[in-house]
Amino acid sequence: MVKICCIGAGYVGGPTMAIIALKCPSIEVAVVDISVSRITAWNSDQLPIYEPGLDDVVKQCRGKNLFFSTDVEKHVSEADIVFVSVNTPTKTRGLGAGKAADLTYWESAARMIADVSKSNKIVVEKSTVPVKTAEAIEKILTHNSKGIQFQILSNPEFLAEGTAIQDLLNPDRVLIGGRETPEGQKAIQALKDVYAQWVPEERILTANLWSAELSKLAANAFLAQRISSVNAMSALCEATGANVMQVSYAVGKDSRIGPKFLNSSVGFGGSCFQKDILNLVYICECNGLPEVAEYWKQVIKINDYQKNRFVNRVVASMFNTVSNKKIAVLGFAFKKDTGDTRETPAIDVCKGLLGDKARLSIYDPQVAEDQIQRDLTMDKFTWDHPIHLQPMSPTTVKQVSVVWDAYEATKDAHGVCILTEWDEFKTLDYKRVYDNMQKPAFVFDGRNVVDADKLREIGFIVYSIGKPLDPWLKDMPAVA
Ligand SMILES: NC(=O)c1ccc[n+]([C@@H]2O[C@H](COP(=O)([O-])OP(=O)(O)OC[C@H]3O[C@@H](n4cnc5c(N)ncnc54)[C@H](O)[C@@H]3O)[C@@H](O)[C@H]2O)c1
Ligand SMILES: O=c1ccn([C@@H]2O[C@H](COP(=O)(O)OP(=O)(O)O[C@H]3O[C@H](CO)[C@@H](O)[C@H](O)[C@H]3O)[C@@H](O)[C@H]2O)c(=O)[nH]1
Repeated sequence: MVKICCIGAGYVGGPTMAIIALKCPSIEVAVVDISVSRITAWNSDQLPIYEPGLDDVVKQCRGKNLFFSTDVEKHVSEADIVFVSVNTPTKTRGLGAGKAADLTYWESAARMIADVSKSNKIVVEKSTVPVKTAEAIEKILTHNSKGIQFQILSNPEFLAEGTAIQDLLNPDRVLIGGRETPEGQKAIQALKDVYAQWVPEERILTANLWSAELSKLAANAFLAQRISSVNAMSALCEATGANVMQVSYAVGKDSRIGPKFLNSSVGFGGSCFQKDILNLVYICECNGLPEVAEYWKQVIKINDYQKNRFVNRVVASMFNTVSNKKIAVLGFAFKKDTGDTRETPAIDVCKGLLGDKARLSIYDPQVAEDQIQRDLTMDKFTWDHPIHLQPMSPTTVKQVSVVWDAYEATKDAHGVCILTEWDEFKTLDYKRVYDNMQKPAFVFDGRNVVDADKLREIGFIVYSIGKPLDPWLKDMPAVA
């Protein structure tokens, strides 16, 4: 029986291995992690991450051919294929701080693999890593290998949170990069055989190691660039009376452009886009390509601009101050159908409003109070280090309350900011919300989920990203 071990039981390791176990009953899959609490949760009824459909898959396979364990060394030493899906956060200090990927966790995993291995292994990069990481990993493994053969493959993951199970079951493509030697090709074939259990052959792409590593960074940069492009247009739409939804619909109808990923928003979030683009920028700089680096940097700059612009709109509309005003924040996760808050635009918007002394009442159906308080007090980039290394600071932001109901959040509020596109925000009883708010009552829709005309009929003053401005907002320039 082929044995697979995955180091890192996070958003990628957990769901990816669960699907491999589901689709390959003859393979034994062990997911290991140094975080005891994470593994305990994977072995309980309350999984550590919220992902539609994940519970069912885990329940079907756990204890049969899917195991979660903290016994990292045992499972690594027994495995034929070792996936590494540990954190690759942005470096917070030293060379490349604020841009380069911190490979501390990857390196420690690689050294451990070399230490405990007693048989030949295929080591698979599942984490998103800088180009040429495989070379560094190869050096660590071969210098410590005691004669054991390791083949390194790059198999980047393209799943998006909230749709991870569907993405894994029906991927656009699976990409496998390896050495162009007979041994390298044999290793590629071994991994192909795993995916071929459910992924059509033509969607399993093979490449050289460096192309596979770079393709992952490039895909995220292209996706984020589309969002920054449409968000840049949203500012121009507001200035000219155009409607960004009509513009992106018309643009997306061009089959060369396509309709997906053109939704204007308060900004993109999530653990990957910013981190991976910063990493790409750093790699370009290191390779003497400052113009290319500058090009990609703009994607992040526009994203920051979009978040600032939103805060400025809120403050400017409410007579240039939100001091001591209650602002309801609906949605804190970085997108719907996840409880993940890593790099969510809600953090920057909330911090911006708190900077102007607002009182915030936050509601998100999947994010708990301690997570929100931690996010609002944590230093930049600390969030992406393993959970047990993160500060469990008891400090709370006093002006923030977290409630479990949208009506409670909006009661007596002066304004409502919609920051995540949860479906339930489309169908709220906005008449009830309006009746219980201070007047004038404002809605700032950072995700274009509400019907602005209907809300205006109720009496709200409405700001929708990239749409023709409410007469109230027209003479209120939102400049910092
Ligand atoms: N989250 C996504 O949607 C997504 C999608 C594609 C790729 N990625 C990439 O995949 C990688 C993992 O992302 P994630 O979101 O799953 O992160 P995560 O923080 O959810 O999980 C990483 C896990 O690795 C564990 N870990 C760290 N060092 C370890 C070690 N030495 N031994 C054992 N366990 C260790 C941590 O405790 C943590 O539980 C990153 O490189 C990320 O960029 C993420
Ligand atoms: O038209 C759009 C699409 C997305 N977003 C925002 O962009 C962010 C990222 O969304 P999404 O890409 O759907 O989720 P992620 O889980 O971050 O997935 C991205 O990052 C992963 C990690 O690398 C990759 O594997 C995925 O392919 C890539 O889509 C979220 O804040 C979304 O709200 C928009 O603002 N407008």
